[in-house]
Amino acid sequence: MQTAEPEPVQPGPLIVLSGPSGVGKSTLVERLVATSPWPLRRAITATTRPPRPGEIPGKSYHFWTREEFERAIRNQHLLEWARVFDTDYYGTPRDEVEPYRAKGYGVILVIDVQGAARIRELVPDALHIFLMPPNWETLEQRLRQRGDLSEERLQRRLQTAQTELAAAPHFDVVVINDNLDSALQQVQQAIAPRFAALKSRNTNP
Ligand SMILES: Nc1ncnc2c1ncn2[C@@H]1O[C@H](COP(=O)(O)OP(=O)(O)OP(=O)(O)O)[C@@H](O)[C@H]1O
Ligand SMILES: Nc1nc2c(ncn2[C@@H]2O[C@H](COP(=O)(O)O)[C@@H](O)[C@H]2O)c(=O)[nH]1
Repeated sequence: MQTAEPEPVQPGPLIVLSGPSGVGKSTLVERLVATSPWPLRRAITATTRPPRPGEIPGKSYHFWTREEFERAIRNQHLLEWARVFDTDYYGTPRDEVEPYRAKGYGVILVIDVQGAARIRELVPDALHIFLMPPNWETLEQRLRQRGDLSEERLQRRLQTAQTELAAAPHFDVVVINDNLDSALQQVQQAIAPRFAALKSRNTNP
């Protein structure tokens, strides 16, 4: 007796969320994943910077030494990586993305604009969302209120933010994070079609 071959699962969508430091990417993605009606996972990325108070290794980031990070680059374990703010390395381990997409999960990357540009080259059908502050003063205020940066590091991030904001036109969708609920709703609307397309590809005979 012949048995039907199981339908191959289509890879889940890859979504990139970028924007200047302090705009609210992590806050929004935490809510997005917690309320998602779709199978959606945030990739835990790796960094050589030290943990901030309250950050949990393996949950907030994989905190690696410089040697560990450089070994991962050499062994091609990273999908993309960048030196952010000229200080530390940040990168996306392949095993945080590929096995989940292969099982049909959507994966969201919260990365800087250099990483987003690299993903644009590597994964042409990824959806790129840029989170924009309502104005400059609010961005600075959010970075300050988080209270985890020295004045020097804060100024470095604001300086980098100037060039990052200029990259917004390269993104598929730009969302202004003034009111968090409204920004969340706009991001949900932007990603919904990617899951609708996936469902019909994975269920149609
Ligand atoms: N819509 C909003 N209204 C008011 N405060 C907000 C809003 N969104 C985020 N915040 C606050 O702004 C601060 C920075 O947010 P968050 O840490 O999520 O930014 P981020 O973009 O992930 O930063 P980084 O890139 O440095 O990791 C936090 O204190 C957060 O609570
Ligand atoms: N290119 C990449 N950028 C990343 C990655 N993980 C995080 N980031 C970005 O770095 C800055 C700083 O983050 P912070 O936690 O030190 O405030 C921020 O814009 C992140 O989105 C990554 O894997 N690759």
